[in-house]
Amino acid sequence: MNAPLRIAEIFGPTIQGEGALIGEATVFVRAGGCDYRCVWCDSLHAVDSENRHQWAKMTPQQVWDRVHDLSGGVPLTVSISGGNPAIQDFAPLIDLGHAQGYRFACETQGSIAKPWFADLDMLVLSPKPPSSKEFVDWAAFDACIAAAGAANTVLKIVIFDDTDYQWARDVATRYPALPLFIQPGNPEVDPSQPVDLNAATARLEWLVNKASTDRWFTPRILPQLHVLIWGNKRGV
Ligand SMILES: C[S@@+](CC[C@H](N)C(=O)[O-])C[C@H]1O[C@@H](n2cnc3c(N)ncnc32)[C@H](O)[C@@H]1O
Ligand SMILES: Nc1nc2[nH]cc(C(=O)O)c2c(=O)[nH]1
Ligand code: SF4
Ligand SMILES: [Mg+2]
Repeated sequence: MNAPLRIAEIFGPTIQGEGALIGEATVFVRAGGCDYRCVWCDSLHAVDSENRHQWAKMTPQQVWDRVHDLSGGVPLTVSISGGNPAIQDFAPLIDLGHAQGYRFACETQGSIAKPWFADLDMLVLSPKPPSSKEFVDWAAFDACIAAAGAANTVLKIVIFDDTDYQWARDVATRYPALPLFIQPGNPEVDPSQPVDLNAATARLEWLVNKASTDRWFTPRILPQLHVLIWGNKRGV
């Protein structure tokens, strides 16, 4: 209990740029370390262990103090992301924030289930499509859904190509009760390079057209709003 957390960065307030809470004010807590290495990951600074010397070891209280400071003590939704936050124990942080009226959402790929998922206000499960070159362990994924219990659970799938699109359709069929959010993949993830906004918009249009043509009306189709505003800049 209350073991130190490996934290790659804490930043905000900003807006949640993706998925169900898009546009909502949030502070991000980005955990260091991941059991995956998706070829197109936009957060490798929190994944590759060669960066681990840059990850801070912080107690849950220290993380909470920073979140409280950044938000000016005004309750909002804290977004726990990573890396894969499910490697670590975020229960003490969630308890500290809940005691002061904050809410917690967590993004994970669904490879590791944790009891503290049940404490979340929202669990965002983002299973990885074929283009990632990672493979979903569906038993582990189902264990994540079970661990969340009554917590609000949603799916967010990144789509780069036709194969990913068909895969997302299959996943949607498998989990008809879970709200589904899809977003086009961003192949330009170098934080030192600007993002081509016309290309980003074209990828979104491609996805909208594809779903419309197929009469696939199940998912909400969203951009990465933070990428449209700030490109791949870190800490926003
Ligand atoms: C960086 S991940 C961290 C949380 C967790 N490891 C996961 O993958 O869900 C947060 C979200 O960003 C998405 N993502 C990562 N790289 C991306 C890219 N190049 N284009 C679009 N979405 C991306 C992931 O699929 C995930 O939904
Ligand atoms: N603004 C903003 N929204 C995000 N949604 C998911 C993010 C992530 O990297 O997990 C992210 C991020 O890094 N910034
Ligand atoms: S699972 Fe998430 S953090 Fe890990 S490599 Fe894939 S996109 Fe990046
Ligand atoms: Mg991101």
